[in-house]
Amino acid sequence: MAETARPTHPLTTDEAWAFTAERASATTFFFDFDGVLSPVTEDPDASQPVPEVLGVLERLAESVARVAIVSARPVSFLRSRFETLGNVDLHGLYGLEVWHDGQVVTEPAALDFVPTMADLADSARAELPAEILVEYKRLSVALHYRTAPDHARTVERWAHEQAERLGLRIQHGRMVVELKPPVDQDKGMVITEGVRNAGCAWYFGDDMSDVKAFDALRAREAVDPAFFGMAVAVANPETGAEVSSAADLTLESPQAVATFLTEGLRRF
Ligand SMILES: O=P(O)(O)OC[C@H]1O[C@H](O[C@H]2O[C@H](CO)[C@@H](O)[C@H](O)[C@H]2O)[C@H](O)[C@@H](O)[C@@H]1O
Repeated sequence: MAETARPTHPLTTDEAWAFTAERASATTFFFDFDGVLSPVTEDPDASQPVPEVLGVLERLAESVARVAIVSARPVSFLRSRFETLGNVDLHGLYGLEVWHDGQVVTEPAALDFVPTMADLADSARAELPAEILVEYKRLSVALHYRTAPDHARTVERWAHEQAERLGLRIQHGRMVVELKPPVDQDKGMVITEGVRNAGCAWYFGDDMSDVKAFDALRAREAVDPAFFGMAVAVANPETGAEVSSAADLTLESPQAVATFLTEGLRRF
């Protein structure tokens, strides 16, 4: 069968699926977790993938070269949600951790910061308003103000002071400010590495940190005209148009992601 000519952006969903199905054996699908595979919850510990997601990812992984989740969550958390999926790769903490050969492999430069982060989480609990949820993630600390949006500026100010004091980096997200080690690693770098030998890749994201992943697909297209990258945003009221405007396509919700993939899989 003759190959479909490479579509240019923007393209229809039908064209994108047809193009992908032709290159299934050279295609990778990347997914962010929160807000993409799981609906947002007030308590980060309570979030779960939408029920259809596990089956859809399993079938997708059987149909394409590779499926990976690239999240700001630790690998241990991702494992707790996806442990039945042996054929899905897990990158945690923006790529500082990866699940490889049955164990968590951590970026060595970040390990020095484990005690700093533990102390930082203790300080956050002691110094920030009680409504602020402090999520200690071993190599980073996330300060959540979803249930106390009036404290957003207090949290921002405190986080910036700590970042300056301890030489850490700040990552903004949906009703959250995160403090990370000063190690060059982000979702864009994970995707840049992940698409090095791919002919086609899709990335699904909803947050500011995901725009770097979209950019990595664009960068790969710029140097390799045979590569096809598809950036899919999942709509939300908090990042406004910033993520959607960087994407080729916007879906309404994590549930819509599962439905979209189920329909797309009929092409394979
Ligand atoms: O890269 P991701 O997998 O999208 O992780 C980004 C952040 O997700 C989590 O926070 C977000 O989801 C929570 C649960 O729905 C929600 O309560 C919070 O307001 C959101 O920001 C996670 O807790 C963070 O550590 C991640 O940085």
